[in-house]
Amino acid sequence: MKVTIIGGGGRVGSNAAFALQCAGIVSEIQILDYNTDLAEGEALDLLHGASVVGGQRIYAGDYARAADSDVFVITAGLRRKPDESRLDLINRNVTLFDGILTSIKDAGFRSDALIFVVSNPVDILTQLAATRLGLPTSQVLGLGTMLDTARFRSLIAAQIDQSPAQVKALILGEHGDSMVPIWSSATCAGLPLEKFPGFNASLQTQLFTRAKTSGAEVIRRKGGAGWAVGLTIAEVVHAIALNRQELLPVSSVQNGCYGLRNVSISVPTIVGRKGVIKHVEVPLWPKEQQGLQASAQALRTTWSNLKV
Ligand SMILES: NC(=O)C1=CN([C@@H]2O[C@H](COP(=O)(O)OP(=O)(O)OC[C@H]3O[C@@H](n4cnc5c(N)ncnc54)[C@H](O)[C@@H]3O)[C@@H](O)[C@H]2O)C=CC1
Ligand SMILES: CC(=O)C(=O)O
Repeated sequence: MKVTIIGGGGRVGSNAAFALQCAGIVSEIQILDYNTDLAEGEALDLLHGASVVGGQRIYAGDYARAADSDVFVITAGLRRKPDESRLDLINRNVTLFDGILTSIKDAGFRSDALIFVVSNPVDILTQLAATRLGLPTSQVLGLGTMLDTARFRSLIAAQIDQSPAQVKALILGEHGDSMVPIWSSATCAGLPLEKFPGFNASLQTQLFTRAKTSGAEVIRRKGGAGWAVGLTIAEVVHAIALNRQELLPVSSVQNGCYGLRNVSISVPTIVGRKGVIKHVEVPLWPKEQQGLQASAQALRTTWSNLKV
């Protein structure tokens, strides 16, 4: 499996490359960046570790060399300022992102290649990629609420003093202000979280708020997310590489799940070698359903205002 990371010289891209390297599952990692010196530097630094872990081919490349990639991970883009919403970023990132899609198109890509969008606003840019590249929507996916879900799980686990690996709870909807916590199916070691002592509505609100504002907190404290987002990117790439058919909250253009259509948003999605295998509509509480619809509406409004 050959993975090209566009924007791989930046924090998110290089952290994703490191997570992929440590796992040793994909065989080839190409770092592509507008800043070619940075790409060369990151690729060289990673390559130096290849005799210790992973053992993959790692190099800095270009679009021509990327044409036979199995997965294009796009992390290139501008970062959100602490007081800026992810949707505010759109005006600054769309032109840049469009240029990248044109470069991928011009250089050519395999008909079964997958496009995996991380750059923000991720749901909008995922829809843009699906529109521009003319690929089946199953081949275009975005990181969506993967990172929010990871944050949510680890914060819940810390609160109840359990291993983060035991906590299963999802955030769905937009990777942004309208994201929706799914408490109806949240568990720890298979037990319903809402039955845990002290796990009341006020604690739930507190935990969700902390998860939702974590991105801004990380930006304020260290400039931007890196390690956790790198790991969640690797989780999706590994689900693809190993055809795991894993249920993940990635973003993709919807075709009817929860009544949603023509909007890229996170719902429970089975991910495998062909990308989006299927969307899974598990019953939600009415307020979760309403939250998901409102989130989709917020994204539709942004999409319809976009000059594409
Ligand atoms: N979906 C998610 O959960 C998350 C998304 N992000 C998003 O990821 C993106 C990248 O964030 P960071 O890595 O922190 O930023 P960064 O500034 O560290 O890296 C961005 C990289 O993109 C490169 N780049 C810019 N224009 C390019 C182009 N046209 N072609 C190729 N490379 C280009 C830059 O040279 C730079 O190396 C941002 O849009 C950020 O908002 C960040 C964290 C989480
Ligand atoms: C930057 C961003 O989207 C996050 O850290 O959640």
